[in-house]
Amino acid sequence: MALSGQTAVVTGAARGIGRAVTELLLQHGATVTVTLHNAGHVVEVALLDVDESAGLSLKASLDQQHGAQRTLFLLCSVESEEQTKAAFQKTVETFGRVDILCNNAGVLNEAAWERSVSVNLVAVIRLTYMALEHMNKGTGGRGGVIVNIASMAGLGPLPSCPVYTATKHAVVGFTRAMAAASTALGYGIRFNAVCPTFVQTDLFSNIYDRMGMFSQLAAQTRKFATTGVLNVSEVAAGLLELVTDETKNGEALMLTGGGKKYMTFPTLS
Ligand SMILES: NC(=O)C1=CN([C@@H]2O[C@H](COP(=O)(O)OP(=O)(O)OC[C@H]3O[C@@H](n4cnc5c(N)ncnc54)[C@H](O)[C@@H]3O)[C@@H](O)[C@H]2O)C=CC1
Ligand SMILES: CC/C=C\CC(=O)/C=C/C=C\C=C\C=C\[C@@H](O)[C@@H](O)C/C=C\CCC(=O)O
Repeated sequence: MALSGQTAVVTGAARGIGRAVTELLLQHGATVTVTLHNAGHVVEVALLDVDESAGLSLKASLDQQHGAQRTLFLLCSVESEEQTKAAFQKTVETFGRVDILCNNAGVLNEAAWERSVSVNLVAVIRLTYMALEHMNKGTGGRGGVIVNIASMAGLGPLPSCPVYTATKHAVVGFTRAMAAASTALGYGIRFNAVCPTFVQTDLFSNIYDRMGMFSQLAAQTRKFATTGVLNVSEVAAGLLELVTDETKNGEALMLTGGGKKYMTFPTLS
């Protein structure tokens, strides 16, 4: 799948993995937009995030690299159905298409576990279904690809973060089920998940304060983290592989310090 001319929606784009994904897609010619404002055929990049200062700072950086016409920051939360619906509507009104959705925004806080479920799972489902309205070949869309940033905790449990683990397992399951549904129903959309181990971001830096009643298990997680911490570019590269390789549908790509592994799952039927 050639990226040039494609339109991508990236959530949580202002920092961490989302920023790396946005930058890599732009470097590869996609029109990266979550909420955008566009004049004519000049491509503009809008970044959706709740962190206004980080978003504006990234916009300034991207302006330098790609020109001011290619970036736009919009303060918006994936937890808000109204705000995310408006984001998709603005994207389709302005560019007429959505080709790529990266559900990246995510949080970890076992004490505020309802928010983890809201951001990490409910929002992934909500944005996927919103994107379907615009991407589904069965309803006039062009098809495309949706990549969800899950986690290695979506493949195996982290006892220090049971709710986070649950949300990420759910994202892997949702992704694989949507991939099968898309094939069966002819959506023309591929669904894949990226499952990274620890990645050096703000989320990772704060995990030991976010374990709530499981904080006593922090040492175990810290020990596991010594097996290797990725940088954000390594995750973005994994996502790009899933976006551009049109043979990939229903994949869970695990990324660790030792490399990448396409996971296999038991066939239960
Ligand atoms: N950092 C790590 O060790 C790993 C992270 N992940 C996953 O990668 C994704 C990105 O995480 P990081 O880049 O590490 O986190 P981060 O905290 O560094 O960046 C997340 C971005 O999402 C934004 N965000 C948070 N809530 C939002 C909301 N409601 N609406 C819109 N934007 C929102 C934040 O403002 C921030 O810009 C998450 O889904 C996370 O679970 C997966 C494996 C490992
Ligand atoms: C505390 C969370 C910190 C940051 C966010 C995040 O998502 C980090 C996840 C990092 C690692 C999770 C590892 C979970 C590992 C175990 O449950 C094991 O079961 C290994 C899991 C899968 C191995 C699959 C395989 O090798 O075949």
